Amino acid sequence: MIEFDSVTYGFDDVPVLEDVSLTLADGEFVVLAGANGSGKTTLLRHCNGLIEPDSGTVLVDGRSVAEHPIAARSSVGMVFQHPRDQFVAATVGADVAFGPENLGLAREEIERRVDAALEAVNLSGRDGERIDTLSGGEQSRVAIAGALAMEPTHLVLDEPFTGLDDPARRSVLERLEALSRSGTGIVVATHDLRDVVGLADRVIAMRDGHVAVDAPPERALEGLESFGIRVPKLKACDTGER
Ligand SMILES: Nc1ncnc2c1ncn2[C@@H]1O[C@H](COP(=O)(O)OP(=O)(O)OP(=O)(O)O)[C@@H](O)[C@H]1O
Repeated sequence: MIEFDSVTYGFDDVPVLEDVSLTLADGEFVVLAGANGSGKTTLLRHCNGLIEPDSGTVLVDGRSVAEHPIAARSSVGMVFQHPRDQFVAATVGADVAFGPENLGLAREEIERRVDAALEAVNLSGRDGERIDTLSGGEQSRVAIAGALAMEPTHLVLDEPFTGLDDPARRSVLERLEALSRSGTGIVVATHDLRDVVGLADRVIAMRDGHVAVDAPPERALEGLESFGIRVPKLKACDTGER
């Protein structure tokens, strides 16, 4: 569980988040919507201690992120907007192994995690390939595998579809749906709700550093266009229970 309690944060005294309180439950699929600049990235960076609140607290599984950043980073896997900036190794296997290696795990356990993470993103057996030879969608899936190798309870993705063509977008969506079904909590920050909203249990919309909407998709979508969020028409099958 990720809990934000009265989180306030500013850059150079310019307020970016103001008194944000939210609880993200285990296993929930949350779409965090909002126009560019509304504070989504800043909020998410609090989940693993990349940013600390000016006031308020962030807890992961009941423990303060500020006091236990390593535990938070193990529980909350983050995939940033441009996966290319996130890679630390030249090959798929070496990159996915990096996080577990830093935890000081035994070699067999690292290999088990790498295999499981690559399987979860449909890249089994691609360990030896150079990341710079992969397509944009494959690179996104490698970044997701890197986060999954930490065996997080939550996977947080910031604008994961930016720059992806339709097939790549679909393949990332399929992987997110499968992970969600297997119990991983998913948080997707986006200013474009196409496709992904159909997977969501809950839509949270930010406006000017506040939570403006927090509701199931079918209720949340009304009125979001006025916040600068591209709102799709929900198909009947998108609103059913999963
Ligand atoms: N490092 C920084 N220094 C100063 N201001 C910043 C910094 N990072 C973000 N901001 C400002 O904080 C506000 C919120 O930015 P944030 O990136 O959290 O929004 P966002 O909703 O994720 O939008 P985007 O999708 O464009 O990243 C914006 O006004 C932005 O200009």
